[in-house]
Parts: sequence; structure tokens; C-alpha cells
Amino acid sequence: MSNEIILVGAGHMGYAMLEGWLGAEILKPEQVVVVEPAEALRDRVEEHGCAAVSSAADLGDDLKPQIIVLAIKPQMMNDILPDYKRFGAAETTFLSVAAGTSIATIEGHTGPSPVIRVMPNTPSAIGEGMLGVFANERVSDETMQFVDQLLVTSGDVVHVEREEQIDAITAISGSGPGYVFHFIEALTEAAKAVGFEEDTALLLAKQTIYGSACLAMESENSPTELRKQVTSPNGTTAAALAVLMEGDAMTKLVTRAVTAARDRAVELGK
Ligand SMILES: NC(=O)C1=CN([C@@H]2O[C@H](COP(=O)(O)OP(=O)(O)OC[C@H]3O[C@@H](n4cnc5c(N)ncnc54)[C@H](O)[C@@H]3O)[C@@H](O)[C@H]2O)C=CC1
Ligand SMILES: O=C(O)[C@@H]1CCC=N1
Repeated sequence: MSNEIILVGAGHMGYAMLEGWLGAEILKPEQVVVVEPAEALRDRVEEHGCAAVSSAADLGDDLKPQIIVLAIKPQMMNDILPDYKRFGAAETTFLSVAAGTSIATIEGHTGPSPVIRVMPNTPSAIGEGMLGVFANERVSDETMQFVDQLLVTSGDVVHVEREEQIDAITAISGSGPGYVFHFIEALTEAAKAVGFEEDTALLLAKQTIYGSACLAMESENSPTELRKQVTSPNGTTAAALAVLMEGDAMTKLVTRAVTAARDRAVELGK
């Protein structure tokens, strides 16, 4: 067994993580074989020097990968996993980034195997991801250490104690960039409504979110304290926050959204 990796699916998430691993030189391109039916996406990984095939049937008979990364849609798991049964119930670790898909579902196809569930997010593409991890008891310390080394190239990593917490992480940080991008859209539209052209409106919105996120990370103050520092008594921020915080409107809306995402993750796992 070498540290060979098979990456199944080189779409948004699979490719983002692969780029991080290669860029940080934790993996050499020759250690990775990608299975991806879309030709343009195979070309993209081949440009990095990785081998790429269009289906599992084209994988060499003698491959004994340390890890198979499953970066395919949860709805496709039951169709695709049988192609990887031959690597199951052995030393190969399955690492799934799919929302919802449980370890039991994966082992239902592979037999009892080391399985790690990772919930990344798209900022992983620039090394600023947030990743949740849960591993079953069959994963060796050696493989877990290697996987942690890979994952930190994508961003911050948190290990959870219970598998269902991955569904909750999915709803917060997995889907979270979607909420933040929507807030950028909303702030851009609002900037246009008060008189700015599209380009300026977008810059005002993006830089405000970026600067605020950086300050929240770097400051020793809590977000509550940072919010208070912006809010002059009877000033402009107070006028806006009176709208967003009336009856805890924003918190209730975000909690409803997160609960819907968590429930959908649970549903996808059935
Ligand atoms: N996009 C996101 O923000 C996040 C996605 N995820 C998870 O990552 C997984 C992939 O999602 P995305 O990358 O967004 O989707 P995507 O559609 O960009 O990527 C999936 C890839 O799988 C490929 N594929 C289809 N059939 C295949 C097969 N038989 N063998 C190998 N590859 C095959 C597709 O051609 C596609 O490139 C999903 O399970 C999702 O839940 C997790 C966290 C965040
Ligand atoms: O929307 C989804 O289902 C995936 C999982 C987390 C982010 N994107």
C-alpha cells in the first residue's frame, strides 16, 4: 500500500481539494488517479500531471490505493459505489465529502471498511475552507494523520465525535458560503437601490464582508462587541439594525435556513 489516492469526481469540490493538496506538495501528481466522466474536467486534472480515466472500469487491476476520495453527488452514491466494491473490506480508506451519505450506506456497498466523512466548503479552493471530519473506528491512526495533513491545506479542520454532527456542519459551514454569497448579492442590490452602479455596488458589498470577516477573525473582541463598536447611539447602524434585529428577525431566519439545510442532509442520507 502506497499513499496512492483515487479521486472519484473532479467537479467543484473534488477539484478544489485536489488543487490544495498538489499546491501544498503534500501529494505528488503521480500519486493521484482521477475518475471523472467529463472530458474537460479530466483535461484540467491532467494539466496538473495526474492520471485521469473516465470510469472505474479503466482503473488498473493492481491498484491498492490508501484512500479513495468520493466527491460525487449523494444521489449518485448507490449507482457508483458498487464499482469500488473490490477495494472494500480491506485496507483502503473511503473518504466521502458527500452531504448526507452515511458511513452505513458506504459500508453497505463496500463491506466493513475504514470510512471518513469530511464536510468541506468551496473556500477550500483558496485554502480558506472550513472542514468537519468524522472517522469510523476502522480508520488507522496513520491514515488519519495523513488525511489531516491533506485537509489542513484546504483550511481549518474540526473533528466531531458523532456522525450526525456532520449533517449539522453541512448546514453551517458546508452550505454557509451560499448564505454569505447571497448576503453579498442582497447588499449589492441594496447599494444599487441607493444609487450606485453595479461595479461599485459589488465592490462596496464584497469588501465590506471581506473586511468584517477578517476583523472578526483577527480581533480579540466578540462579534457582539464588534457590532456595538459600529453602532453609534441613535446613528445610522442603529437605524439599520433596528430593522434586521426586530423580534430577532435575522437570527430566526438564519436558524430556519440552517435547520432546513440540516433536515435536507438527513433526508439525502435516507
Ligand atoms: N459544492 C459544494 O459547496 C460542496 C459540495 N459537497 C459535496 O461534494 C460532492 C460533489 O459536489 P460538487 O463538487 O459540488 O458537484 P459537481 O457536480 O461539481 O461534481 C461531481 C462530479 O462527479 C462527476 N461524476 C459523475 N458521475 C461520476 C462517476 N460515475 N465517476 C466519477 N465521477 C463522476 C461529475 O462529472 C462531476 O464532475 C457532493 O456530494 C456534495 O454534497 C460538500 C461540501 C461543499
Ligand atoms: O448543497 C449541497 O447539497 C452541497 C453540500 C454542502 C454544500 N453544497
